[in-house]
Amino acid sequence: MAGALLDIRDLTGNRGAGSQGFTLQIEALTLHQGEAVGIIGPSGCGKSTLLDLVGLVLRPQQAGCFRLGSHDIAALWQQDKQSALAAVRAQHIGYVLQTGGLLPFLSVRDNIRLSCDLLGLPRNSQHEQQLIKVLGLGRLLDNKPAALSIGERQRVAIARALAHKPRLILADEPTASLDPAHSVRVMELLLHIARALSVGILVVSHDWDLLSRFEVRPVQAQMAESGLTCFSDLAYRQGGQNE
Ligand SMILES: Nc1ncnc2c1ncn2[C@@H]1O[C@H](COP(=O)(O)OP(=O)(O)OP(=O)(O)O)[C@@H](O)[C@H]1O
Repeated sequence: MAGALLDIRDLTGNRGAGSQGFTLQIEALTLHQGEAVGIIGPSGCGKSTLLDLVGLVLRPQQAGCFRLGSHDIAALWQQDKQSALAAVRAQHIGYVLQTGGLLPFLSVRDNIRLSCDLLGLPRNSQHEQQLIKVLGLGRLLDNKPAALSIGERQRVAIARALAHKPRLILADEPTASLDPAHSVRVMELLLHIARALSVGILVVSHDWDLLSRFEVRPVQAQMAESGLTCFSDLAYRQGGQNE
């Protein structure tokens, strides 16, 4: 699809093998810059597997189309170009995990700078300072994660995910460990900053009540009796709203 940040069609991925195996199909998934899509479905339906496929962690079994910006991801997997895939992952994707995923031995400041340091990007940029300000992290910069509340850790995780200016954020149940009031605040900050920076965001959540408070397009799991899960926003695309 012209101008899409992420364009996936007819992609399948497997987890495990044989009768214990799980197959996920993404019939269609499109995301534009600054757009938020919510991946919705019950426990075990394959939401994290979908993020692993989109995050270039899990090799697709097959892909009719898989593009991220100007990168033909389907071709990179087909040609087994692991270092090119790793470079796309490091540069263009940021992650926010359920429990923060911060490194316990690094300060908040160094956790935020992790991706930039790995990519050789400058420290203390205006962008970094802006994230620290918007997320209210100024007084916490010298602390280690263990000295933070869970909500503070999630705000640091958001800053870390966005610090290297990725084009795509993958957020896996980013508010699952927070109480309802903090969940709303953290989700609001995450979606607001992503939109302001024109970053596309895929948010996995079992909590549609929370996501539906925001401008998030839902993509729902369709589970077949065979055990196959399908995700598709084809109806949305056929409606022409994305053209
Ligand atoms: N490493 C693995 N090997 C084999 N099967 C796996 C593996 N990881 C997950 N699965 C299976 O794949 C299916 C999808 O799991 P996944 O974690 O993607 O679901 P989910 O929707 O994110 O679940 P939850 O909401 O509970 O986190 C499940 O049936 C799970 O048992």
